[in-house]
Amino acid sequence: MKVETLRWSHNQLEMIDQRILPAAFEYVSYDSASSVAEGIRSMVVRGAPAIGVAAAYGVALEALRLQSESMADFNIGMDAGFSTLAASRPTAVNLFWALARMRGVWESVAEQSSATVAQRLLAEAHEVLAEDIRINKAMGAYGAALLPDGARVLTHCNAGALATAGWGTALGVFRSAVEAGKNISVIADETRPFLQGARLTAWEMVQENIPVTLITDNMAGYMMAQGEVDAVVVGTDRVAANGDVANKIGTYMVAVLARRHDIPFYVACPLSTIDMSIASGASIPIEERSEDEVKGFRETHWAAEGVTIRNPAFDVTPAELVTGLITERGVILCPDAPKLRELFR
Ligand SMILES: CSC[C@H]1O[C@H](OP(=O)(O)O)[C@H](O)[C@@H]1O
Repeated sequence: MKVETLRWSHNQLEMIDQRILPAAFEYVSYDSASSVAEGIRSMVVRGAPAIGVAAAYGVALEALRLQSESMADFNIGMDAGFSTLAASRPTAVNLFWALARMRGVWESVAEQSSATVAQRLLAEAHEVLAEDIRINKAMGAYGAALLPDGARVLTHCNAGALATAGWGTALGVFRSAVEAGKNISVIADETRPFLQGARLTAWEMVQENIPVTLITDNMAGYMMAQGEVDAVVVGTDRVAANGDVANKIGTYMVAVLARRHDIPFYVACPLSTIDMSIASGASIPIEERSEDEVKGFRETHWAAEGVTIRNPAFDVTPAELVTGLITERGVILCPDAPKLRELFR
């Protein structure tokens, strides 16, 4: 089953509305930077690589929208569009990686007509999407080699086709392992409060007939203690230069439990998610989302009225708890600063 998380159709960007999966499968259309930024902020689209692809198209859409303006108004409007997209969510570095890439392309053709600039930016957005799938498949092959036949692999949140352009990082490893003929099975924890695991990972694996078992977040330790988990593979939103990993809230707990039970903990991580400008995880901005997400789920609330609520959307797993980073250039065991610097030579 091919999942087109984002697609270009009739000169607009269409994105699967991940807020309503799996109950409903609908695309939402976007025609400007500001509308794409709202789609990112409200998590119509989510997942670091998918956010990067969406931002790239957001820039292209803004250029198409402004291409009939004067050059001065075009440039002012484009700068505003970049700022709006950059403010949509703070943690996934792919957003800022994509914006920097698109700005570089804009600057390279800045003297051309606005129409030419718009077409060049659209071409780059298409390439960002196509490249994401190629990179995910390369990572998948390296990651699949780590999983023995019959492996039972726990994953947290959704690092699948829905978090990328269509193959997945952590779930891309599972897809590649199955393609390689391995009978792996997936244990997906539900991932409160947005339920990416119960709603998105479970849906992706069921759609593809990859065996998947849903557990609540607080069952991970029990499953490991029962000897029912052979490995953990998760995605990431930002890896610092020392190998510290920011990922969905709850990942740190899973990593600590994996270490306690001597279970390998892998992070599927495209190079676009590594931020060498940040020395350690302590400097990774952690998004605090609405308390409404914690009160219950959507319209059903169960928390006591008046209770104080926290909702950090990510946490940081220290590098020493990471068995290996699975990248498109291979697996980096025991990631540290020298090894990460080597990736970018
Ligand atoms: C392949 S990166 C997916 C990554 O993004 C998720 O966060 P969110 O759903 O809030 O965008 C989560 O951290 C996943 O691991």
